[in-house]
This record gives sequence, structure tokens and C-alpha cells, in this order.
Amino acid sequence: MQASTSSTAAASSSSQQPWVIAKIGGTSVGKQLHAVVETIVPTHIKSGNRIALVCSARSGNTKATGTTNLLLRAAHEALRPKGQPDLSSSVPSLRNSPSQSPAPGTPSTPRGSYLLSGSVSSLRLSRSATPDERQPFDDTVDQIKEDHMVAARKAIVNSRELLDEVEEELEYDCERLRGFLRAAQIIDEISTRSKDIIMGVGERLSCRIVAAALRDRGIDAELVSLENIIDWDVLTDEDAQTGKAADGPPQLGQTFYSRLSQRLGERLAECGDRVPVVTGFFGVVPGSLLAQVGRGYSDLCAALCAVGVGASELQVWKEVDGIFTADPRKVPTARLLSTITPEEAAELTYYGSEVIHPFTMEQVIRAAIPIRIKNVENPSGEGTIIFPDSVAPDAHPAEHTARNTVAPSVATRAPSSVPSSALEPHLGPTAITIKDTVVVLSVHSNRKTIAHGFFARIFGTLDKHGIVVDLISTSEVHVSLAVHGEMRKSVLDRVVRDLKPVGEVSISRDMAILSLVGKHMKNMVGTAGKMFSTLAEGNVNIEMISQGASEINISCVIEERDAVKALNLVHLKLLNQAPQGLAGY
Ligand SMILES: Nc1ncnc2c1ncn2[C@@H]1O[C@H](COP(=O)(O)OP(=O)(O)O)[C@@H](O)[C@H]1O
Ligand SMILES: N[C@@H](CC(=O)OP(=O)(O)O)C(=O)O
Repeated sequence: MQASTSSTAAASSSSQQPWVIAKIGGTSVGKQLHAVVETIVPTHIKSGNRIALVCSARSGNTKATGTTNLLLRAAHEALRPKGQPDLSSSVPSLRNSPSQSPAPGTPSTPRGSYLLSGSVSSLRLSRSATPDERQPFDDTVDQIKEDHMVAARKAIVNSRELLDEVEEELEYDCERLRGFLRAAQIIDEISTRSKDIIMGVGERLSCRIVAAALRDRGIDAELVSLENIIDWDVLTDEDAQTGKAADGPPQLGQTFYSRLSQRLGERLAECGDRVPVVTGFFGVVPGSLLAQVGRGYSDLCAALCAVGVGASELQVWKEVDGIFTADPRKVPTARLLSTITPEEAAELTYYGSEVIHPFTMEQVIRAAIPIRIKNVENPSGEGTIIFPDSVAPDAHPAEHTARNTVAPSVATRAPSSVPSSALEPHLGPTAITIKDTVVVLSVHSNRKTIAHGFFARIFGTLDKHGIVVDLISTSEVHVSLAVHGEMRKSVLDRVVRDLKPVGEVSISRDMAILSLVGKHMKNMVGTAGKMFSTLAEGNVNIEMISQGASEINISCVIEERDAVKALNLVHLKLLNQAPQGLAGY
């Protein structure tokens, strides 16, 4: 894509201007792109900020039906013999989704063709596959292509030339993906590395549209595709080995992240006055991005960009006003929090409130950069600021005086706009969250093994099957483990089979973890008692309790069908009023 020569509002002295990194979530790219390109970016530019967008793959109504899930489904389908039903439970079937059909009046794109040559300019489609030659993933690739073509036509409304260019690029990326899947099918293998590459296509497709939509409105923008940003030799040798277990995958250490942020900073600086539109997918990392970071990785990418350029603020734009005392879709009385600590935000995310990836906080807070969660549908709202208690608001915010209606610029040490009330000590929980689709595995020792062997066998078995334990409750001969229930049935069956020699195993499905989170709870007496008695009064059965592993979290396992009721009951009792001193305790 050629950089646009159209005028830009960015001043030529851009190197002196404070950077704001704005991460745009998948559903926001999918549903609110006009707000991003017509309000958020122009307002920042007018206010004298430099802005870079870090974008996720497009989602429609929900992340579950978004491009990343479709791509993972295509990867799964490439290994599934033709005609065999798709038993994958974690990726929802979208075959009948309305987004599969092109919008009325839109030209259709070639279907079932594959890539022979290697660049957009030399792209030639060899031939269309006959119905017999079509593979299980072809429909999924067609759906991804069609979704993006329709989105591009909606977003690029002023320049026919620009639209043609973007359509050609989308065509190229999708056919290259199809070729990649076909190759994987032939060798009958998709490594974790290949899966990363497949997944990364989602962010590239999305960023192509976002960059073009900005240029279509006269804002010079550059697509920054990070798939090759990681210099394998330099970045991986010693750092990737940090914390490596004897036979486990390499762990990405801080040195890795620090070097990567530095590279990102250099890359963004190369954009000059153009607005960088950065793929939230930041390349194939040692040990795989999915395994090392997991879904939601573009939050971390944005954090690393913010550190790399020394941003005045990292903004995470979503379809919610900020972090609430509970998921506002489930608890109508939930309150917006003006501030929250990184530890609380991470704990909420681990336990079901997936507002921000838990790794995001560490990187930016190390560099004293505040994070602000904001709503694309309400750009002038203050949002929620995530910052540590120990960082006092900067007394000298004047170095970054640019202010705008989107968000006040902030000082490098901490947000100057943090409401003073948020800094006054208050007591009690901060928020409540629920994580559903949980399975509880209970193992009762057969007493032929001594206690330490008992635990070692259990954790060894879980590790072998790659199962992460969310919550645990133990006695010497009994252990209950809450694990995420979205694994395949065959995996769970194997775990149970392998645990049988250790003791009697039972499974409870359709459970949920209810977690009350708050930095002040460690100093409070009686919060757990209030939480559990409230649940008992509401006839919510508690399957398992865990407290103490984290001082800021009290969790219990309940039945999934009681989840929303339990959230509302505990919220009403412990969170309905903004806590003031000891009132209510
Ligand atoms: N405590 C919470 N505060 C705010 N949102 C929450 C909370 N718990 C769960 N959520 C949910 O998280 C979602 C995150 O926003 P969304 O824009 O949909 O995500 P994405 O950026 O991944 O597309 C919201 O839909 C909201 O309902
Ligand atoms: N597209 C990736 C990365 C991401 O960060 O997504 P989102 O910003 O929509 O949570 C995913 O679905 O996991």
C-alpha cells in the first residue's frame, strides 16, 4: 500500500509531541470504525498528540464469532479429513451466520481459488477449485474474505482507487491464507508456529481496512505489520530461555519484552508524520503466542508500543465505558470505577472480566505509563484509569499540556486527572466477577501414596495434559481443582483415566468461579463471611471455597446456573454503594 499524499493535520514538529497509543478492540474495529477514524484520531491530532492505533482482528457482535475464532477454526479444519464432522467445541460454528452473504449490490469475489505467486502486484489466481476439490476450510476462508470485503466497502467511501487497492490486498491475504492451509493439510500438520501465523492474518486484514479508512478521510496513515518484528536470533537466544523448565517450553522473560518494546519504538518513529496502524499480532514468539500470552494479545502489543515510544498514556478502547464493579451486562446496578490498581485489574481479568489482558499492566506500569479504558461509543467519557497506589499524581503535568475532548493528556508519572476522591483511602471490595464454563475435579487419595506423592502425581498429570488450575482447595488426602471446562471431552477423559491410580476421581461440570476482588479486603475482617452468608441466604450452593492465595481475592465455586443471581446478590450487599470508610462493616 502506498502512503497517501493527502493532507494531514499532524504538525511537522511531531517528534516533540506526546504519544498516545490507542488499542482498538476487535468488536470496536468491527462495529465502531467510523468513531475511530472520524472522531478519536482527528481529535488527538488536533490536540497536538501523536497517536498510533494498535488494532485487533475484526469481530462482529462478539469476540466468539470474530475473525480470530474463524481463523483458529480454519486451522482445525485443515487437519480434519473431508466429510468428518467438526467436533471442536471451543470454536463456535458460524456457517449460517448472515455475515456469510455479501451485502446486496456488492460484487462477489472469486471463491475457492489459491495463490501461486508471492506479492500483491504479481497476484494471480490460478483457477477455481471444483466443488469436489473444496476443502473443509474453504468455506471459512470465504467467510473471512467476504466479511472484510463488505467492511472495506462500508469504511472506504471517498476514493474508488483506494477501495480497489484494499480489495486487492484483502484478496491477496486471504488467498495466501488458503494456500498456507492447503500446504498444512498436505503435510498433515499445523505446528504451534503455523497456528500463530494463521491467527496473525486477522490483525493484518483488520489493519489494512483501518489504515485505508483513515487515508480515505485525508489522514495519512501507515500499516505497520509486526509479523517480522521479532528478530529471531537477537530476541530469542538468551531471553527466550529465561525461566525455561527442564523439558517445558521457553518462557518469555522481561529482557525479551524490553527489547521488543525498543524495536517497536524504533519502528513507530519510522512512520514520521503518518499515523501508524499497528497489527496487535506481534509475530511468532518462541513457544507460540497462544501458549505464552494467550488470546487478547493485542493489549500486550499496545503496552509494548507505549513503552517503546514513551507514551503519555495507553488507551484501551472498548465497547464499555471502563471497568465496572461487575459486568454491566449482567449486573444492571454496576458502577463505573474511576480508578483501579493494576493488581485488581489483572485479578478481574483472570477471573472472567476480560476487559484487559493481565500482562498489559506490568509492562506499562514499569514505565510509569497510565492505562485508560475508554468507550468508542462515548469518546468524551473519562473511562477508568489503571494506575498503582504507590505512584502519586504528577505535580508537574505541564510538560504534556495537550488536552482534548477525547481524553486529557497525562503526565508521564501518573494521570493528572485522577479524581482526588480515588486517592482517599476507602475500604471494602472493589469489584465482583464470574468465570463460567468451569469443571471441578476432585481427587480423594487411595492412601497408598504419601501426601507429597499424592500432589506431585496430580499436578504432573495436569501438566502433561496442559491443564491450568484456576482454583484449588486441599486437605492431606483430598484435593478439589477448578479448571477451565472448554477442553475437549477426550482430554478430560484422559485426565480422569490418568488420575485413577492416585485415588477416587469425581467431576462436577457446569460450574462457575465467583470472585470478589479488592485491594483493601486484606485489611478487612468479615468480608468473606458477608459474601458467603449472602450466597447462603439466596440459596446459592457453594461447591468449593478458596481464600488467601491472593490477598486481594476471595473466590468460591458455585453452579453456573446460579452465576448471575450470585453476582447480583453479592453486588447488592457489598458493592452497591461506593465504600466510605468503615460504613457497612
Ligand atoms: N467488570 C467489568 N467491567 C466492564 N466490562 C466488563 C466487566 N466484566 C465483564 N465485562 C465485559 O467485557 C466486555 C469487554 O468489552 P468489548 O468491547 O466487548 O471487548 P473487546 O475489546 O475484546 O472487543 C464488555 O462487553 C463487558 O460486558
Ligand atoms: N484477535 C485476538 C487478539 C485480541 O487482542 O483481541 P481483542 O482485542 O478483540 O480482545 C483475539 O481475539 O484474541
